[in-house]
Amino acid sequence: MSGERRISIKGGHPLEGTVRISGAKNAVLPILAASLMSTGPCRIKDVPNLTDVRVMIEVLSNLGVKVGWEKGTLIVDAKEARTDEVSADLMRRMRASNLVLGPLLSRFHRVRLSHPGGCSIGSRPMDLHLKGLHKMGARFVERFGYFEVEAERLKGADIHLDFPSVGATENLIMAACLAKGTTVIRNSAKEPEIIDLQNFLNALGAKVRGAGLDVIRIEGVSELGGGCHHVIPDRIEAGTFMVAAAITEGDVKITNVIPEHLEPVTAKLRETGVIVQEENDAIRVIGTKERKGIDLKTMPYPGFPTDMQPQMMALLAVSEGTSVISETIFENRFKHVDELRRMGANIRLEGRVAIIKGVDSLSGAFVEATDLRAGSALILAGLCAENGTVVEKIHHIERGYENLVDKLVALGASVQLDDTYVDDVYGE
Ligand SMILES: CC(=O)N[C@H]1[C@@H](OP(=O)(O)OP(=O)(O)OC[C@H]2O[C@@H](n3ccc(=O)[nH]c3=O)[C@H](O)[C@@H]2O)O[C@H](CO)[C@@H](O)[C@@H]1O
Ligand SMILES: C=C(OP(=O)(O)O)C(=O)O
Repeated sequence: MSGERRISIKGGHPLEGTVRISGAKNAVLPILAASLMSTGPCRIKDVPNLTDVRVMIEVLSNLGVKVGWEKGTLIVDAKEARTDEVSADLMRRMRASNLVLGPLLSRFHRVRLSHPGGCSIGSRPMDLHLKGLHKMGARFVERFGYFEVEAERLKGADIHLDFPSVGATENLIMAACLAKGTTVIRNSAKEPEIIDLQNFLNALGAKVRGAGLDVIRIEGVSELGGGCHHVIPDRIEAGTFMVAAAITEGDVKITNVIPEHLEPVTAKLRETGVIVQEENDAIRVIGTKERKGIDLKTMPYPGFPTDMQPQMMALLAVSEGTSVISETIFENRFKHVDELRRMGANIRLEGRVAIIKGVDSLSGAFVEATDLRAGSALILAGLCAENGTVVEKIHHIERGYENLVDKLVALGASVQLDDTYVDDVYGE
């Protein structure tokens, strides 16, 4: 057994109470990368304390950026930033490290980066990022696992993305901010985190319009200064707690959310029979015993998010009837299936489609978090399983959930973050 901490869960406690959602990982990571382009201090509020955020802070620090905390606000000052090779080790630690490409190229005109790492949910190439930058005048070579990208001042271009990639849209928006002239990105990703990036950049003096729509226009400016920004709530963390309430047949009020961002999840939960009540900045989820299976397909926003697919699968595994999940975004995002099967789920895979036959109950087991959302799905399964579950390799979960165990415990779950509880669970 590895020396890594584990999460132990004793299932069967309906979750009740209120939980506050943290700032969004997928919003704060591009925002931190974007801060590399500013020459004044940026004050960023509601930054979650996650491994990925700490890695991004380390990347920035290694590039000469001063980063510090002041009463819960992150202060980032990139005045003295320099372009340098980001260590291959840091690049490997998360996928979002690739988001420094656009900002570094835009400000310093050259970058050398190794391939980014991250969860193994698909091959995740960067061709769309590089193709767009090439249209803006960048030259690149890829050798020995490194990208070397160069440009004099980038120039505005009309770019049509073959697929609305979140990361490519973000990298190209950032690259275009300091480019000469206007850049138009067509078939851009419409995720709420892209709107948050636009708002942050505009607070620094950028001229970005259209985020959240298919076409984004960026008028290049010569410099970005400092500014203040409050990060949007994490819709995937919120969705995970919505499923936690549903799967335990509990009653949970989830605060600090933008209900509109959760519409695709809310719609699917309601289809299963779960009660979802929306307020201005909160959502209440009331679970029901009679839940039925449904079909869903992951799609770019505003479709059902791939980052909620594993959690939803855990719920459907214990919902009556047959459900079908099609994963259209990542070609290898079904690694949780084997682990859910170990807990008694009846799931069959046919390529990118999972066919789930609902069972009456799951039973606890030793399972492994194979990636971030696979890990949260296993915790959800453990919350309703008949006995003790132990989730290993939780470093994946710590990439994307702030204080998950504490938040679950506050809602009445029997969850613990160490080794000793494992014996208690199985010693009974
Ligand atoms: C930090 C962050 O925000 N991560 C999110 C972001 O990841 P990320 O930005 O990596 O996701 P993309 O939208 O870029 O990827 C979606 C699909 O496009 C493919 N692709 C992407 C770029 C490219 O150049 N070529 C290419 O083929 C990918 O392999 C994948 O199959 O959006 C994903 C899709 O909503 C989410 O699951 C991730 O949580
Ligand atoms: C896949 C995810 O993140 P990343 O793109 O950072 O790997 C995720 O948040 O579920």
